[in-house]
Amino acid sequence: MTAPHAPLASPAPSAPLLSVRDLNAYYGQSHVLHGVNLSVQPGEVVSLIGRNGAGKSTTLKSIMGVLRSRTGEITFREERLARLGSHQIAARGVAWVPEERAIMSTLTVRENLELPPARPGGWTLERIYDTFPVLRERGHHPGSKLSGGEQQMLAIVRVLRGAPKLLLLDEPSEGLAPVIVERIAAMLETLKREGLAIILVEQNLRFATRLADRHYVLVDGHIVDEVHRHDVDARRDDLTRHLSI
Ligand SMILES: Nc1ncnc2c1ncn2[C@@H]1O[C@H](COP(=O)(O)OP(=O)(O)OP(=O)(O)O)[C@@H](O)[C@H]1O
Repeated sequence: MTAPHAPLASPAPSAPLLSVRDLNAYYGQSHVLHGVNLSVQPGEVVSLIGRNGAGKSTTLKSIMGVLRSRTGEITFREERLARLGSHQIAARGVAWVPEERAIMSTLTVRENLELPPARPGGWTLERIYDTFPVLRERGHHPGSKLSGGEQQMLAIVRVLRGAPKLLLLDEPSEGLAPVIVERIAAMLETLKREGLAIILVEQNLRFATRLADRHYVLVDGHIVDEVHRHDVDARRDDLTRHLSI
């Protein structure tokens, strides 16, 4: 008689790269996020969808530690972020591109690119210029003289110099011409293929559904729905209903 086989251990589910549990956030007396739960797996692209004022930017600011008036548990690579300042969170591998793009308007494109600390594995200037040749052409122009699309490209690639593991992108397609949106989407697809995890705040559903593996729907500071990529076609009306159009 043969010995019974030991039960096969099922593979441990991979720990999320980012886990947000019961996040509440406040601006003074104003309670804006109400028990937000979300997670991002390594290499996953997740979108946050919701109307203006729903709390999407506030969620990103809370993760980044820019908004400190928050409770709940945020862990990144199994480390709790609550006590860390935003530059410490950035040093752990989280990069944030805010809606207002936060490039230095008085510095040139080149100076903007050279300002953030470059880390091993981060984008080199050569890669940046090969991806967006217009940034090479505009190298000596001040940030203030760039078009909206050029500013958005610059804002994204400058944080890639630091080799982040998680990118927080706030409405990257907002106000941009379709041809520029296409270029940015193609670049983000490349980043995704290379394994970068992204939280994408978007009102442009086409853009979001092209890139994201999962969508969280935020209404008045509550996550009310979660839609997986393969359910998007069936649930498109539900998603559209929650956008400010
Ligand atoms: N600095 C602030 N002080 C006070 N209230 C704020 C501040 N920033 C945002 N709020 C409020 O918090 C709520 C959530 O704003 P948030 O910017 O997170 O929304 P959003 O979903 O990102 O929408 P939008 O695309 O309009 O930025 C809104 O009611 C907004 O008015």
